[in-house]
Amino acid sequence: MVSASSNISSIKAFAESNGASPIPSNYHSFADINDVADADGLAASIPVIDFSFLTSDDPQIHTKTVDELGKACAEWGFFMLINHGISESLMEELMKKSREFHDLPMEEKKEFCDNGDPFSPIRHGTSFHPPAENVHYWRDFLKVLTSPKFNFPHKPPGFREVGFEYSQKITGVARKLIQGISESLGLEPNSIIDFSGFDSGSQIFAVNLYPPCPQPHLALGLPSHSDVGFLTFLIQNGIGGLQVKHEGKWVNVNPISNCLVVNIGDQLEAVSNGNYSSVLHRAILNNKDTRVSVVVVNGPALDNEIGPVPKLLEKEKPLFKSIKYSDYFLLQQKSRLSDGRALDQTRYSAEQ
Ligand SMILES: O=C(O)CCC(=O)C(=O)O
Ligand SMILES: [Fe+2]
Repeated sequence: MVSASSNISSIKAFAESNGASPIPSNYHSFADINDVADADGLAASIPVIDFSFLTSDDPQIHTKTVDELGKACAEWGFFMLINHGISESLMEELMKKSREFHDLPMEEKKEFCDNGDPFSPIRHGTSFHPPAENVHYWRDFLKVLTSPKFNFPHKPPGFREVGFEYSQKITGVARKLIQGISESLGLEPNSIIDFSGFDSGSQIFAVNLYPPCPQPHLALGLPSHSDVGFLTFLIQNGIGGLQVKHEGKWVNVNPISNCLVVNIGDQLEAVSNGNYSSVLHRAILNNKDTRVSVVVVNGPALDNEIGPVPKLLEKEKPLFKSIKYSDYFLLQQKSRLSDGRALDQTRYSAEQ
């Protein structure tokens, strides 16, 4: 076994120099790897939501789609979004620039190096939550806070512009989906939007790069986790690797071109009072292709106290305590994977 390596600041640079040699032992993720996998068995039954139906002027089509959306949220916490109105050329350009960012020499990316502060506006780093982990993950990331204030790296040329356009378009799609989700819970379309301060809400923009791994079955790109916000939108460069947990099994999410992969995050579970749960997901590796994913997480305003939407509590007992979103964000960033989901720390215990 190759001994542990503690000072890798870019797994891409490490993988390029390591070649086909065995990977360091502190990248071994046996526990997760041995989880039950169903891989492709259920892949075909992943729900598909047509965004153009959700936004249709025909009330019947809209209502039917709201029902489908509610079902996808309740049963999977996850769905594929088609006809979302974001052009294929914008997504392709974003993917190209994202790859170019990671291909910049380390020297050029030094100014963005992760300083460990989750609120720092631009962070380039590696693995998952490095300060809180023993096992490392085969991923490099760029994480940017793109709302309420838009931050973005100024290189490579054109990246910032394409990032801005995409960030705005995703917020528009997220807003409509959250309105539909609100309706599916029997609330007014704007209930979650108004309660959470969505219109001055936060957005995290992440660009993940997973280099080929010579021992893909020993390591993970990302461990099982749920995302922090309301909804996460993912696109990828045609290379699979994302798996979601459904009914206890890991299901492959095979890339479909021009489609947004959407999953529910912790804050939607909190505002919906647990009617919709955030979904566990992870990224697995391969030994041939570099995989790139662009992930955008829209959430509440950082200063808002978030808990179940009050209207829901007319008929239900609250499952979650209210917590300021910025405090929840920090809690989630600092939690160790072995502590379980951060959201469970805000849950009322059975006797309360
Ligand atoms: O790259 C992927 O497939 C998953 C990325 C992800 O889950 C994340 O960035 O939170
Ligand atoms: Fe995620």
